[in-house]
Amino acid sequence: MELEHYPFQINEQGNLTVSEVDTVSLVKQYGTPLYVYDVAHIRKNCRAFVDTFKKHGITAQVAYASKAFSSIAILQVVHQEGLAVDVVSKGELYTALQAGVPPEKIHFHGNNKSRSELEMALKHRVGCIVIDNFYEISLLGELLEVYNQEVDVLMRVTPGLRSNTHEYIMTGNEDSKFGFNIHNGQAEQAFLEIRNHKQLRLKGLHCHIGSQIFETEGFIKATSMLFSVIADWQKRYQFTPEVMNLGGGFGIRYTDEDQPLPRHEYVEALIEAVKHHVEQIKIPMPEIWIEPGRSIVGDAGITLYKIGSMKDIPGIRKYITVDGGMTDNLRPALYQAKYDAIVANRANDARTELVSIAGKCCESGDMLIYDINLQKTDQNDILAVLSTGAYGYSMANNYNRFTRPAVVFVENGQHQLVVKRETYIDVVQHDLSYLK
Ligand SMILES: Cc1ncc(COP(=O)(O)O)c(C=O)c1O
Ligand SMILES: N[C@@H](CCCC[NH3+])C(=O)O
Repeated sequence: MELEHYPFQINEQGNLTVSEVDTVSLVKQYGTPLYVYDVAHIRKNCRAFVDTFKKHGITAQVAYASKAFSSIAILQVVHQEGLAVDVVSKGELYTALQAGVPPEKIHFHGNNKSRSELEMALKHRVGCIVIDNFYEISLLGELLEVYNQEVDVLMRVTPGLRSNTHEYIMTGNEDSKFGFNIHNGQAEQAFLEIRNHKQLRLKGLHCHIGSQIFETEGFIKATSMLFSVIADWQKRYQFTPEVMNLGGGFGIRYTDEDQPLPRHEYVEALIEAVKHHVEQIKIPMPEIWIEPGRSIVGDAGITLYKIGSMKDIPGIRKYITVDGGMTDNLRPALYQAKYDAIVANRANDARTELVSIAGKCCESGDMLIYDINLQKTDQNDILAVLSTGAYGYSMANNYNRFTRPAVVFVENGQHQLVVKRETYIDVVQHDLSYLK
């Protein structure tokens, strides 16, 4: 594993550091498991997207997909960097509002938005609602009449292509629960229904093909499929999109097998694709919106664990167990996701042992990493798993009644707790007695 690809260094004591802060001292202060983020790196990731649009003179909105990691502090950081925020639930919307994100910079997503979610979105006058299905058109239409309000909407369409990623995180394929299919007439039917409702201001189309994608080809193909529909609707219904939201999904490095493109290359490919089609059908350039989540926070975060029990089964495998697992990182169990790791307090040692990293849940599938060459370790060493900044904390859970970890931000050599570790009082807070 080449540390140069990550925003982390090693100090004179041989300990892993984040923005010059020793991870071993962070563990002493905050305990384990612990998520640690390099905030300067998050800002750099935000700027890579924002600045590329600026450089090419494109009016754009980069909306952070807050499902990747939603907390007040992270939303404040991305807002400071000029990003909008995409939310998919009342909880994510509430967090964004609490963080001080202006409602007009919030986009509301979701494939089954409830009446009360839509009511909350309208009450706070979010900037845009991304309509996903027919039920939502009628529900939202009805609410707009009740509240005598109008709202900007995008229509989510599925281009029917299989992106090159894990089945579970593919979203633009024909057999998808998300969006309106552009091939079977449903997208056109939805388009007409939305256009017929005076209080729904249709700004354009939305498409998200999937997550952790390493090439630009899928995005280019999806864009051209969207424009074939637009060309048709332009001719027949004089529809000109003001906005094209081309989603997120830009891949990041988890292990050396992953070779992500620099962020600006994804943006440039999208700009080029949109420009090409716009010139062909002779319409004004729309705003381009994107929704990166993982590529904003993923490689800026690590998880620190304490190493505990070890089990060597000769000829089979050596298990090294950490004090966390699928409760703080569900991705290996859910998607067979691969990660890299380093022994944070022996970071300069050679990697001489082939081991597998187990979590401590009562579940055989609770394995964080299979077959990694690691520094020789001992009990109470600290293991840092890299690139856990996206969909780690946000998918953390209380299985086996483990408490969710704390989150620390580090910037300019300073560290700050931004999410407190859960307590056992938190864990039982909704339980009620049943004593007979
Ligand atoms: C609609 C939508 N937008 C944006 C994202 C963010 O994706 P990623 O975190 O891969 O950038 C997702 C998640 O896949 C999504 O479903
Ligand atoms: N949670 C997924 C990505 C899905 C994103 C939402 N559509 C992951 O960890 O990779």
